[in-house]
Amino acid sequence: MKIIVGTRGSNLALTQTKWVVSQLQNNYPNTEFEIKTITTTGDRIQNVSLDKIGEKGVFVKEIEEQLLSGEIDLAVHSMKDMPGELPEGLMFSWVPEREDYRDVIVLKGGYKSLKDLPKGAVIGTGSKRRQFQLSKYREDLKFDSIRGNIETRVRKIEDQNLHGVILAAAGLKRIGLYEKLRNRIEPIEARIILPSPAQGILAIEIREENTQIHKMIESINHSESFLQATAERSFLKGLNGNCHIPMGALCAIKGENIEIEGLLGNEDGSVLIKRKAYGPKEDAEKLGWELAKDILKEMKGYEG
Ligand SMILES: NCc1[nH]cc(CCC(=O)O)c1CC(=O)O
Repeated sequence: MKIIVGTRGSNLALTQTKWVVSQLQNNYPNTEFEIKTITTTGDRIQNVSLDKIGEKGVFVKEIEEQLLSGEIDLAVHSMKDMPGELPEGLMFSWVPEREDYRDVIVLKGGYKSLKDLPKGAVIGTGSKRRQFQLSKYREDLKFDSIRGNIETRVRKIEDQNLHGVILAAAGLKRIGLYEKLRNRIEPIEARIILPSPAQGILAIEIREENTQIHKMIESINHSESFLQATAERSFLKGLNGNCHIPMGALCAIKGENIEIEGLLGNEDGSVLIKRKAYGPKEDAEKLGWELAKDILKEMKGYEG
């Protein structure tokens, strides 16, 4: 049997996919795996702002078509980039261990920390979730929207004369840039910037009927990460979230219980609501969903 694994062609996507395949290969030494690179619409139109392209789906559509047609058997994605609903016939399989969930600032050479940046410092990030939360922490900061893969964004510190850029720790760690830039990187704790739902978690997408692959992937499941993915994705689905509304979520496991924190902002960042829910692990899905509904209700109150 040969298993074809689909992925985008970016350094991060390929690195993630190779990591998943090597884990599966360890557990199934007699199975042959092949990695197939797929170019998506999102990859093709690098210079157009994501807001103009529209949905989150532009980085996954072509990959999902090949899953549905049987050209590939599984696909590896960053779960935080995945829309709330998957196409009919597809599902997420089990979840490998989460990487660091935090955002970090990569500082321009010579600067020591976010706290010590000069007044009015310019930070590269197009994410409203990151911008609005950072503005709460430091009102004077200015923002410059940047796009491109991780390597490009880091280069833009010099090219666009920024004081720093905000990126996910997970991506930097996975491609080995975190180590290289260690003395210019400062992690930002979740109490300052709540991460995106499922940040640092990989999604392994398969066809619903493919129980054999699902069983194989169970061998690399990490139960805490699976639980966090369940709760945080459920929060995202409860908000009916797309990438235009600022939102975040983080689930912490406390013995037999979980604590999930969720964040929702309005379009211009004048309202930013952050709330927590606590309850037994078995209720992860319900807790994430109901937290989203509570926050939405509160947001309606502001909108009048
Ligand atoms: N939206 C881009 C993206 N999608 C996944 C990651 C890496 C982190 C992860 O796996 O959650 C990144 C880069 C970033 O946000 O800095």
